[in-house]
Amino acid sequence: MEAMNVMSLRAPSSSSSSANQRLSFQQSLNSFPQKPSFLRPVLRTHMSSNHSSLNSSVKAQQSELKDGPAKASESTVSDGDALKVKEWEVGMFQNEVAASQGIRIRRRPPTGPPLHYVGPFEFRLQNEGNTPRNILEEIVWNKHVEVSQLKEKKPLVMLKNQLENAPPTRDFIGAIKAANVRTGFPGLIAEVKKASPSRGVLRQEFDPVQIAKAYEKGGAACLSVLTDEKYFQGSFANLEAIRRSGVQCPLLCKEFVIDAWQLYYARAKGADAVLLIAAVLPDLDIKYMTKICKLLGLAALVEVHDEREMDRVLGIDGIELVGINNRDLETFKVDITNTKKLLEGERGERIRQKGITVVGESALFTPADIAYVQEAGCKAVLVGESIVKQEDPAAGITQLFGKDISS
Ligand SMILES: O=C(O)c1ccccc1NCC(=O)[C@H](O)[C@H](O)COP(=O)(O)O
Repeated sequence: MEAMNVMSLRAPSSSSSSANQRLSFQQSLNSFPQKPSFLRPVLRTHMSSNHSSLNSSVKAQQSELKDGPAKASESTVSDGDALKVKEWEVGMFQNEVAASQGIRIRRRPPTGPPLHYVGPFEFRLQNEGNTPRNILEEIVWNKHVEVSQLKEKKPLVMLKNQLENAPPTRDFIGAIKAANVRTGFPGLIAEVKKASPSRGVLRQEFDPVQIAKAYEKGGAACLSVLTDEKYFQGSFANLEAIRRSGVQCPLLCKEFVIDAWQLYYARAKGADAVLLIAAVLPDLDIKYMTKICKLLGLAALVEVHDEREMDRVLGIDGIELVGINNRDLETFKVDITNTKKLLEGERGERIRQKGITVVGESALFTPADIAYVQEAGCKAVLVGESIVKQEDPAAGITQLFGKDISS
């Protein structure tokens, strides 16, 4: 194993009499399922706001270059940094658990971000362990950094206080079912989406509130609002603006949820439902998060893409809404027969027995597509591109269904 100059952590000084004990960092590393090939860059990255730690690290590293590997107790890491390291360790275990459930998306880069310091210089070293394998993994890794920063600004306790006076959520699943009964078509979840990694910018002139109002006028049961900024040009400001605009349709916060904190955040920003992606979240996370959703009055749309994910989700109690994505989020390939394939035979039977409402998602463009997924068993559809691209999104809905579904 590579020699390290940061080998000991100081325990939080207020916690106990053993507070000032040194914890062997090496020891904790030895318990990792997968040891990082170089740890300093990870520590250094997290220390970027802590100049004194950074300087002592750089000094330690310079002395290492001069005198050989530094001694185990040469420098200490602040309590905040120790916590970051702990979080990072947990992430490594998450990767292992996820892999055992067939999840290919790794929650964190196994060897840390591609940052490497040598002396006072910073390099970016790209290797298999710090380069995302596909776009979904890249989104998840970015989301991890983004959420960590947001959480620092708005800790959970603050969000919980904010929620004490929040208006009640609206019934997302109820709205889908009512639209299904009213129109005879699957209830429409219309997506407010400016851009996507697979399709680029879908609509240049993008006024989220205007689009949301047009969707509602056109007969949408619910709306899905992209909140990811980096990859979809969405925002929580869009979600809040739509919520405040008087639009009555319940709102799905279309995010990449990796941390329960995001559920509280979504609720605080006006969401009535959230997306949980089975390709990203291990079973325990889905169980835990669906429970929190219930506590918060949020509907959870649990999204699957293949048989294995569907079987995992069917093994979890209390799931009421399942989305089948016709888009493979790792390769961008779309195929609407995926919905039918996952609803056939025994699986379809179990879904009906459990009373789960199924949503057909992605790549739906024509009345024939809607009829196809309805025939397969969908009581709802989630549609973005085909309607958001239309100059008048309300007319886009009529075109999609081959009929005016507004009344
Ligand atoms: O659409 C993408 O490029 C994409 C990439 C990575 C993760 C998620 C992605 N899309 C989310 C969706 O699946 C769609 O926004 C949604 O189902 C609507 O699809 P569509 O009607 O085809 O716009």
